[in-house]
Amino acid sequence: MGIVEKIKELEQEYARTQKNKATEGHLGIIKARLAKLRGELLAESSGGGGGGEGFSVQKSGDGRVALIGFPSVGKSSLLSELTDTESVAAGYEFTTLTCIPGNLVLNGVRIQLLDLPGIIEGAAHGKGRGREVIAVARTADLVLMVLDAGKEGVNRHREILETELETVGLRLNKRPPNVTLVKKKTGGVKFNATVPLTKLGSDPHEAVLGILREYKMHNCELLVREDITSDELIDVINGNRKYVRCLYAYNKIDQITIEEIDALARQPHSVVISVHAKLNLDYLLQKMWDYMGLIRVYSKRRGAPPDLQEPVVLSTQRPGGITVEAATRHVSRELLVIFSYCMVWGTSVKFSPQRVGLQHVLDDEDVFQIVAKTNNQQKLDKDYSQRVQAYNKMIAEKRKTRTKEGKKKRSTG
Ligand SMILES: Nc1nc2c(ncn2[C@@H]2O[C@H](COP(=O)(O)OP(=O)(O)OP(=O)(O)O)[C@@H](O)[C@H]2O)c(=O)[nH]1
Ligand SMILES: [K+]
Ligand SMILES: [Mg+2]
Repeated sequence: MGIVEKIKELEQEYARTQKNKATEGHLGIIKARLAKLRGELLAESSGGGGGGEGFSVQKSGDGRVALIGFPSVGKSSLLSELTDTESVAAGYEFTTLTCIPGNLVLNGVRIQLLDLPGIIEGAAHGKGRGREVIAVARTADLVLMVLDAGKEGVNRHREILETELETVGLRLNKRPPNVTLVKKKTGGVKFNATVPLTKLGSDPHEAVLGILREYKMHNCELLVREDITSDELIDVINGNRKYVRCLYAYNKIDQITIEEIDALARQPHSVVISVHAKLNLDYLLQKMWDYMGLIRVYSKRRGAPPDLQEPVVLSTQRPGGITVEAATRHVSRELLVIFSYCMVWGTSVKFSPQRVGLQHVLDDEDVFQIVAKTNNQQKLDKDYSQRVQAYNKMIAEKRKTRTKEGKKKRSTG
């Protein structure tokens, strides 16, 4: 039996099974099997390249927004309206066949907007250029889902698109579950939960063990700190989920009634716009900024004013977040080793300036000045050179395991 048939069979079994507390555990295992097979299917259809970008578009600027939607909803029209690029728009479907980048400046930060071909139901399984489009979405700080407000069943469209993105491991407007999973070589399964698990059926413990067995995780430590579902546990085990912010832009509101506009505007994470009538575009830009989770911080040297032209842009969603450590790393990685403390001016501190450490969380428009250890201090610091060596070794190790894991993922899917 091929993967597709196996998936069909499991989906049927899932549909047949009654959904109640007693079957939760069994359903969890079906879902785990489905997730595994879908992963294999995707690895297969990606032609060995494995989760690459699909369309090769040079990254530019400090933030990236991907325009995703059905054909002819107005993605290209929107790109041409908001950026310095003209992307061909027309009344027929699949006008755009590749990825077209455009630039705009938002609150002083250069943002790259990507116009993409329209996607349809089944995109995740390789229909049209769906897989490539979705691969680009994975690289974005924000997915801007464009919908045609004038189309009947527009919210059905929204659901279809959400499902397509979910199928390939994107998680929209969700946070990673508060769960730690560490794989071990021996020792069996150690499973602890700090809260009651109410969504895993009548025997949560057995449900969790069943899913772990399904993934052949016979030796691991699992610590669950929130009331998770089996889907969320599967996400943690899979590990390659991408949590991305998503904003829904209902375009063409020039074609519908005020009442209809009002209903759409009340949907969660939504903005109603019209590119043709230039309605609400400023509000859309403001929302995009909020959703991207970017902050600008300005570095300054001792005795000099801050460089307000070149913000260091950090993101709450990227690894490292918006800490002093992330800002320091951005300026130069070597600085981390000789970092003594940081002076911060702005809203993240009680007094300006205030001395803070690497873990301090910055705010938008803060100014920071990194104070390095003086040469004398460095010399006094007996194990300084050892620390540099240890640090470099750690980075090298991390790189090695990362490429190894990357290779493993690519080969196993
Ligand atoms: N009424 C109305 N029509 C619009 C609006 N924005 C775009 N259109 C029209 O919708 C049609 C499709 O626009 P495109 O920008 O090509 O749509 P697309 O999503 O890029 O389409 P594909 O590239 O084919 O996926 C064109 O005829 C546009 O003129 C709008 O705000 N109101
Ligand atoms: K079109
Ligand atoms: Mg287009």
